[in-house]
Amino acid sequence: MAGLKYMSGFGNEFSSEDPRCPGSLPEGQNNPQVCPYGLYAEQLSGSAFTCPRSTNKRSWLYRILPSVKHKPFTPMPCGDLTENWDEVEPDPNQLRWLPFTILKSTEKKVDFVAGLHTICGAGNSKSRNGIGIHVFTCNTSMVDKCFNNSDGDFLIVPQQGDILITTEFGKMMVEPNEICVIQQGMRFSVDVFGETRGYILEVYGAHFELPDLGPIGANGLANPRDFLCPVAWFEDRTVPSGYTIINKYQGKLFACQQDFSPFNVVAWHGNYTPYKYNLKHFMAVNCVAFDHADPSIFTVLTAKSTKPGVAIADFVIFPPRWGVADHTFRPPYYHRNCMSEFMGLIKGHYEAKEEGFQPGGGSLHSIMTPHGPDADCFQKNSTAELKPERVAEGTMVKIKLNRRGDLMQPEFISHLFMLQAFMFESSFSMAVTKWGLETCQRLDKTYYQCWERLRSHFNPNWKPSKQ
Ligand SMILES: O=C(O)Cc1cc(O)ccc1O
Ligand SMILES: [Fe+2]
Repeated sequence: MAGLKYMSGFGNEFSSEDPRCPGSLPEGQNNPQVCPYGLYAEQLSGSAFTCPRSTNKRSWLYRILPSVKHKPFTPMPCGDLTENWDEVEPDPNQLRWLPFTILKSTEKKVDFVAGLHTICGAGNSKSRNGIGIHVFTCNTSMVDKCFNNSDGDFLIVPQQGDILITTEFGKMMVEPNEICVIQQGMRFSVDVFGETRGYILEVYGAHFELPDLGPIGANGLANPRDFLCPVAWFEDRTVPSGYTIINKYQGKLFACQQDFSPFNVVAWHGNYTPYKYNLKHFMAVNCVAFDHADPSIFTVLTAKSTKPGVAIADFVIFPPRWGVADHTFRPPYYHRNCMSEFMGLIKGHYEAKEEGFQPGGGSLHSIMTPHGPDADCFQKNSTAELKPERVAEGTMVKIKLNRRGDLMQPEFISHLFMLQAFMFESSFSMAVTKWGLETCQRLDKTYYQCWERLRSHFNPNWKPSKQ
């Protein structure tokens, strides 16, 4: 849907009116005795009323009918969505998944909610501390159905197929290489345009923030103005056959019926909104001297824990960039981390593993699980000539055949072809679900073999070279 409008800024105090109803936003107060156009006022709180101003989040919605008018919620099947972290025995191995399967709509119609599968997670939505990592694979739009997560925020990373998200705040089109955040309690419905897949990082009890920049200065990484929030859009639609509200509550799904569309917010104001961000705007800062910098330099958004500097979860990308480090093994180093690292791939390949890690797949390196470049990557980069090189980016070339049908020298077009790997990094020790380990049947049992060919280069007679 071309032509959608957005407002720019991260966490701003926005206000928006559907242009069909000028003056629908009350002036000078939140709760007039009678709201313009006969609307109902409803507050959506994203923080405790008493939070300090810097973290206080709420929005005021002016709607045709309030959310409270609905039939009672009843439990519904959760499919492969779970918050049960004890389904299978713990597994400290390096785990890698082949691209998660997307069913064809001719096999089975699956919408965004039915297509949610939990891979791993930890913590507890009841005590408001933890995370879940899910994939969504779907082929059908949600019709007269919306979803809201009472447990936490969803950071959604589309990998294949655009998603059109209708929210109480307006509409957002989110394409692969963009991400969006739908915060706790916000109702939304997802339209898709074919076979669609993506990843979701869910955090309970914290909201995403831009990381502090410290010595980087006032600008850089994800800049606030590149975050886009929707503008008010409403439909005044009665649905006699019933509109279904699906509520994820304490890790389980519940559904209720009402006879009108919940996207009936004519005007709203506040700083608690959904938003999206295009990863191409990420202003990467990296090493221009020597050594491999830690990946925290590529943090797009962070959900902080109460321990200073420790995140419940960070969303980190490995953006297209120049690699210029001198006398350095440039790819990621071998390491064991006190954090968990879940990785996904939107497009292309990842520098530490040119093969095996595929778009739409994933990997999990749990707390203290050793990992790093595969044997091919180590070999190649230990001997590579260290000239400036584009990293994590494909080059677009035009392929031409001569009259005999032979391939001619490819013609360079541009560096525009974006490749993108990302990481959800968490201080939680995550459990993998039964779906992740067994049911999905996408676990690559051969993953450990990518390090089998690493051999010793130890030379006990090695002498420092004389300069
Ligand atoms: O394991 C990974 O591939 C992610 C990662 C990348 C990097 O550049 C440094 C550390 C790290 O964990
Ligand atoms: Fe790592």
